[in-house]
Amino acid sequence: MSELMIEAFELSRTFGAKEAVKGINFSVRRGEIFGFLGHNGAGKTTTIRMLTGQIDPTGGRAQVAGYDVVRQNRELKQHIGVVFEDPNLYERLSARRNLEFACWLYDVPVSRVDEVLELVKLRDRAKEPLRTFSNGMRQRVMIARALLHRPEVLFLDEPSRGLDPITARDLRRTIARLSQEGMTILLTTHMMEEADQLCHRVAFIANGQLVANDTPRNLKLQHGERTMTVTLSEAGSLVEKLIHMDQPAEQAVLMQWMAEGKVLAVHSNEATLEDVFVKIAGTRLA
Ligand SMILES: Nc1ncnc2c1ncn2[C@@H]1O[C@H](COP(=O)(O)OP(=O)(O)OP(=O)(O)O)[C@@H](O)[C@H]1O
Repeated sequence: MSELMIEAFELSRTFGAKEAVKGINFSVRRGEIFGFLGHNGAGKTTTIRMLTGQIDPTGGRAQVAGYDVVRQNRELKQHIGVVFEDPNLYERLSARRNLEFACWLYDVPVSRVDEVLELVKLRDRAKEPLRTFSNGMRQRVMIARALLHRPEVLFLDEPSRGLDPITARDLRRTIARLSQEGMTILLTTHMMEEADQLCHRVAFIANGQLVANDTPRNLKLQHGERTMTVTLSEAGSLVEKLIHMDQPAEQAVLMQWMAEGKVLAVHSNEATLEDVFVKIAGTRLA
């Protein structure tokens, strides 16, 4: 069995009377990209803050890279990298200087800077001041900084927030490459397509509870409705109809159209992760 790098057991957190996370259980294997999806206020950030040792759980427990997030908080922080919203970068300094500064701060040899710049493919722009960088490049500098101390698990909160599609795709490639090299990655995203393309497994969180946890493919197979778009010839014009294949009455209608020779084309539609989320969580993500 492969090694579990994140394990949560009945992990819970309350803020006063508010139960933000209500006893969640999940695990992530080494090298996996695990996506956390949910509405605003569902409990994603609270979960990540517990897993990264920033706040203590009020119930249950969790281990990351083998360290208990409460009892071994110091060791935990040496083995994880965290990329959160606040960039905390120096605009007037180059990418290289920003990273060197972080090396001094965290007592990491400066020789590591070239390695992380290579990991995020920024070596050729490393001497330029950060203020000339796009949001995507800045995001890569933040990832590079989080990798300086060779963490085994990387946490990314909404990595594609505010990025245009091309830049977001480049960033996904960076994340996928890190995973291929053995990095375990837990990320949150609002973008269903991103989760579908990038994540080996996704968990849906709603009202502080995990309501699904599986590969995007399995989720689509289990929960996604199979539909067909049928093109018919009716009274001399072309009409498109949607048929839900798990509804016997709709199947019968399709058979009838076929028997009548009305069907010109049938196109099978794949369920999307968004469809699955709507079915399980009730509403669409923003
Ligand atoms: N420090 C806090 N004090 C009080 N309530 C909090 C605190 N932090 C989070 N909450 C509440 O806990 C719930 C879960 O919040 P959390 O930030 O984990 O959600 P989220 O899924 O990360 O949402 P978003 O996508 O908006 O970041 C929300 O109802 C939030 O208001």
